[in-house]
Amino acid sequence: MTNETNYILATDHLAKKFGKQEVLHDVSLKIAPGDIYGFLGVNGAGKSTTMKLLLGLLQPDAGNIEIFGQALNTNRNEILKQIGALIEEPSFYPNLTGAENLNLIKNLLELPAKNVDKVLKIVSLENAKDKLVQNYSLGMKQRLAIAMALIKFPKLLILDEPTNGLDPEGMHQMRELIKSLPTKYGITVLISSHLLSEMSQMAHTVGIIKDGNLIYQGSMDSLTGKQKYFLKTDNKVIAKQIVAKYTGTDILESQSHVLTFNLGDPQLTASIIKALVNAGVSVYSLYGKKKSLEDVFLDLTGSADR
Ligand SMILES: Nc1ncnc2c1ncn2[C@@H]1O[C@H](COP(=O)(O)OP(=O)(O)OP(=O)(O)O)[C@@H](O)[C@H]1O
Repeated sequence: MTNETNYILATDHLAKKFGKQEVLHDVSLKIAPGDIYGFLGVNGAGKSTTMKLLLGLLQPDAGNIEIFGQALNTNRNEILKQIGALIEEPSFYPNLTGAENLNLIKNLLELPAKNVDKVLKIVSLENAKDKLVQNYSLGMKQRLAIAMALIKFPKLLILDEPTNGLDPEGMHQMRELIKSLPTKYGITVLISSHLLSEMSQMAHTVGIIKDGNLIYQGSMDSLTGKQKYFLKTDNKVIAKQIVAKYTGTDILESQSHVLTFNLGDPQLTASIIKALVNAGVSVYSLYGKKKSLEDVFLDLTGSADR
C-alpha cells in the first residue's frame, strides 16, 4: 500500500470474520493529520471491531493497515507507543484519587511527572484531582479515561463512543475537550459514535459504516451541504415537472400538496418560483432546511437507521 497523501492512518480493504459471520467486508479509512474523523454507524455496524484492528487487538482476515506511514503488522510496538485509545469500559482504581490513578500510568509508561498536571488541566479535572474516583460522576470518569489515554501525548487518539451514557452537560464538555485536541495539542482524533447529530458538531471528516461496509467517506460539509426544500402548491403534478427540471431526479417525496427535494444552489429557488407562477401554479410556501445527518443517513442507506 502506498500512502500518497500522507494520511496519518490509512486502511486498505479491511475484512474480518468472527466464525462464519462476516463483520467487516471492505473498510478503507483515510485519516488526515490534524483531523477529527467521525466514524459513524448503528450498533453492531463494525465500529469497535475496526478500532480493535487498528490497535492490533484483533487481526484482519484481509486488507492492510498503515499508521504514521508504517505497516501495523511489522511496526506494531513502535506505532502503538504513539497512539492513545479508549475502546472498552475504562478501568480505574475507585479507591484512589484521579491524580493517583494517573500517576500509576505515568510511572508505568515512565513519563515526566508534569504530564499528570497537564492532562488534568486539559480534561478540566484539576479541582477534582484529589477526590476518590468512586465519588466521580460518569462524565468525570469519562474525562479521566481520556486523560489516561492522553497522558503520553499521543499523535493519534482513538475513542470508541466516549459520549455514551453522558448527560447533555457531560456531552458538551466532552465535545469541547475533543475539539480542542488537534488545534491546541496537534493530536489527530478518530472517534466513533452512533449519534449522528453529535458527530456533526465535532467531526471535520466522516466515515459511515453500515453492515461492515464504508458507505460514505468525505467532509462533513459536503455531506450536509445540500439543503432540503419543502414546496407547497395547488398543483403537484406541474410543480413536480418544474422542480425536476432544476433538481434532476433529486425529488425525495411528494405527500399531499408538499414536494420535498434537495437543492445545492439556494439561488435556484427564485427560478423555480418564477416558472411555477408562469405556469399558473399557486405557490403557498417554499422553504429550505439544512439537512440533518439523520436525513443524510436516510438518503445514503434508504433506511431510517441511526
Ligand atoms: N469477539 C467477537 N466474537 C463474535 N462476534 C463479535 C465479536 N465482536 C463483535 N462481534 C460481532 O460483530 C458485529 C460488529 O460488532 P462491533 O462491536 O464491531 O459493532 P459496533 O459498530 O462497534 O457496535 P456497538 O456500538 O454496538 O459496539 C456484531 O454483530 C457483533 O455481535
